[in-house]
Amino acid sequence: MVAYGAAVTAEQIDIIDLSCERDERELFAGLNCRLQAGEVLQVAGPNGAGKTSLLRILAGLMPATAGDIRYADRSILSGGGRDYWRRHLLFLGHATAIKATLSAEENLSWLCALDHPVERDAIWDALAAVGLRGYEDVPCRQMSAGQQRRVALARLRLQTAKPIWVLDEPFTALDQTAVRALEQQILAFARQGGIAVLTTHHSLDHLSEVRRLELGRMS
Ligand SMILES: Nc1ncnc2c1ncn2[C@@H]1O[C@H](COP(=O)(O)OP(=O)(O)OP(=O)(O)O)[C@@H](O)[C@H]1O
Repeated sequence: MVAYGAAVTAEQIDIIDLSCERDERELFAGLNCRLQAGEVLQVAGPNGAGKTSLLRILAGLMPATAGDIRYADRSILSGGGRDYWRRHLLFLGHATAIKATLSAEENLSWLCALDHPVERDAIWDALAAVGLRGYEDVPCRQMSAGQQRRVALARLRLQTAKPIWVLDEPFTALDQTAVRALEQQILAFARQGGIAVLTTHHSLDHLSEVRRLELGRMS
């Protein structure tokens, strides 16, 4: 079995009375949720419900209007708790962050180096694992949307010291085989002590291990 962060077990995440407004419109309020090692949470809800906003707050890219998020009992919204959280967090946004002019290998090299440099061999192995053997040197602009998504997802196999995954629409553009593989990868990651929080419009109802957090309906 491939190890996904087995060296570091996730600590407890507490979302406490969290509220979010954008353009003076309330997206959610009084949100509470506790997550522990081994859990996968799907943030669900219709378009515009605030799923991406919640993930961006978790990733430190957007402020909350009120409330707190605690990791290992320290607020991740400021101070040392924030730095500690960031060392444990791998965030993959809805946009892949892939640079079109760079090759698959170059993209992964610089994306990972923002955190910890990784060896070329490890990158090639990760690309092979996502079905991109032979594409290492191909500029990403010459790849399909699904192949570019696979390049981005290869980070899940490279940044293995991160026990928290926050994934915004990770299944976008993937074919059925890749969807099933990613589902199993996420479950394996959780079983090895990780916590995954993700959004997707793809149904995960067949995975009994996945918890659901439903955000409100648009009025
Ligand atoms: N860049 C932005 N600037 C201002 N308001 C925004 C911005 N992006 C989103 N919003 C507002 O925040 C609301 C929630 O957006 P968000 O992307 O969090 O929803 P979502 O649940 O992820 O939707 P979807 O299912 O369509 O991805 C939107 O309805 C919109 O009003």
